[in-house]
Amino acid sequence: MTATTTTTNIPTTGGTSHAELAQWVAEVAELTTPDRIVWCDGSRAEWDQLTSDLVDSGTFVRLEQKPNSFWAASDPTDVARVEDRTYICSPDEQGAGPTNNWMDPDEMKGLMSDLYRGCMRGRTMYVIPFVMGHLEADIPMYGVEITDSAYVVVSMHIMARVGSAVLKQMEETDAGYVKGLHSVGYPLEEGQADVPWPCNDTKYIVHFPHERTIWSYGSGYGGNALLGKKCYALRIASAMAHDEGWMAEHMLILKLTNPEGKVHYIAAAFPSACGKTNLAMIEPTIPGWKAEMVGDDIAWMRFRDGKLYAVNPENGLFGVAPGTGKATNANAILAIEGGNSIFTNVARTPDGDVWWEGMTKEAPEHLIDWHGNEWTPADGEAGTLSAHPNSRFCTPIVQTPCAAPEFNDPNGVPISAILFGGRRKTTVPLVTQARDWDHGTFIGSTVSSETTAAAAGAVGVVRRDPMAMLPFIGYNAGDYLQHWVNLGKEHAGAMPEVFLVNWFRRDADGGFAWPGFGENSRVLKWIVDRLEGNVDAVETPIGLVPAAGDLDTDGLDVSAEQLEAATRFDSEEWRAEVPLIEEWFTKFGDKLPPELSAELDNLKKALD
Ligand SMILES: Nc1nc2c(ncn2[C@@H]2O[C@H](COP(=O)(O)OP(=O)(O)OP(=O)(O)O)[C@@H](O)[C@H]2O)c(=O)[nH]1
Ligand SMILES: O=C([O-])CC(=O)C(=O)O
Ligand SMILES: [Mn+2]
Repeated sequence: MTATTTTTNIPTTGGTSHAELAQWVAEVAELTTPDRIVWCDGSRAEWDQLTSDLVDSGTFVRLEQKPNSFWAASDPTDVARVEDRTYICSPDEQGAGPTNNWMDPDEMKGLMSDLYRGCMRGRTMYVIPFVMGHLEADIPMYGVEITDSAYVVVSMHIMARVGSAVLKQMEETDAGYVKGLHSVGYPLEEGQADVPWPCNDTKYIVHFPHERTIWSYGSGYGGNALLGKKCYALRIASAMAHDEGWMAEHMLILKLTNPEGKVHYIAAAFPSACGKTNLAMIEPTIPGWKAEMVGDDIAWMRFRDGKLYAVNPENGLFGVAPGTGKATNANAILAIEGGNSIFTNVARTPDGDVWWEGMTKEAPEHLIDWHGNEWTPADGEAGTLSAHPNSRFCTPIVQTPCAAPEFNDPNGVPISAILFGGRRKTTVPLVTQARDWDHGTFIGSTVSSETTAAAAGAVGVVRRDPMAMLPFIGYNAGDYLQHWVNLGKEHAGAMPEVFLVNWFRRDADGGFAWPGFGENSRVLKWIVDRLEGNVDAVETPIGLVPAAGDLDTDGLDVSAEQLEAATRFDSEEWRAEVPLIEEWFTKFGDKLPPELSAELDNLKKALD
């Protein structure tokens, strides 16, 4: 055990010689009054202890059919990120901008301190030292999460690099770190029994970007509670990146090798539940192409040697379960077969395995649904889902057969293309290339998508989601867009080519016009051909599209009508889109980068 300078009387396992950290932990303990404090070491013994505790307490069910794997069901009200409860508490309101909730930081701290006071009574307070990205990075990005949830601790074991090695290096360098405080907000009175999924109807997911601090209360769900992920690696990191001249983006990172052996690294930003994990794990259907995953959700990108290098700050996958099957994402299925996983809000089979809609064509005869009820295919036909639409698997990236070795490289990979995309039934063609960086930034700034179950609220409503970052920009979104424009000026030669894709356009019958998944490799091939200068493209008012015959459709089982529906540029649809973009841009007031209003003018002129 390390020497501790913690000055609390609360029984404590572990400690630190990092004086400032010890001080913060003591302050939090004094406020939240847990029964005991545990400094997490990230070891297998810790995982074994906590997972077996979670089985005993009824939070976890051990899965007989998958090694070292567990099933959990959340409270039915705690299944997704809560955007209306998410705040950016910058010193003044302008700092949060037009897209974030804001409250004065002192007022918020007062309000939340009242909620935190005594909130860990009857519970263990865990202290999790972690690093986003690699411990060997030039600038290791440390964090410490304090939480009263063992579910969070074991999930963090998978999602980030955690434990003693991180703490030791923090102590040796007296490192600064992002402070994350999390409580489920469910204190236990003497003798009160716990519930399987403690949480609170009152929820706050709060960021103080100027202090690099996160306060989360009332939810146990991943995006609200695993503070290294969306809260740190996107909201806090985007604010850091703005100040320091780099980019923290909601992007997968894909390594593509063409039949000639030439490698390209591609980053892609799609809103939540719009296909990042699936594209990151794609199995190309076209011969000779190889795809490997570097990251499936977040990219941290910095400039070096005239190039833009991307690192995946995460160590695990927190993937949407429904729709994940051997036919759509075999790599994800193989990854979870390896065990060491946590499944939340999926269905269980009576023999101790998991199932969800889309895993197999036929549903099993009997299931226990995510509510714990008996479920048969007849229930499915009657419209009752066995798994929640935002149910998730949490699995170590190293188990992914398609993980690229570069995943472990703290220097990252040089990005040659950035893709934007979303779910649009209409308007947005299969693939378009931006004319240049400003046009690419314009395309990113106007990304639109139908909302999904990944966030609480209505599903299927079209909303603008700039760079797929709407819920994740940790500062003024106008300044964020200007940051993109400015980087293009400062690093002109380093900027990737930008493309817009849409796998979700519908045909006349209402079905998906494009088969998607592995077939998306055909679009990737055109993109690489453009990067390599192998093919020309056709100019349209919205950018460059493939010339007839340049999209490889060999062996593709799609009718000419469907292909046309998927790829068509429709000027009528785009004329209808312009007022929506104009309305969106008014939100930014005088923070709208002039380069983007110029791009909008170009689009309008070109459509006339
Ligand atoms: N039709 C169609 N559906 C897709 C495609 N790619 C992914 N999906 C489905 O879209 C849903 C979400 O896909 P994911 O890859 O998990 O999305 P994500 O962007 O990683 O989502 P988050 O993890 O929430 O950020 C799943 O149900 C997929 O099966 C595609 O090319 N076509
Ligand atoms: O953050 C989460 O909980 C899951 C996720 O990837 C998203 O919603 O984008
Ligand atoms: Mn994902």
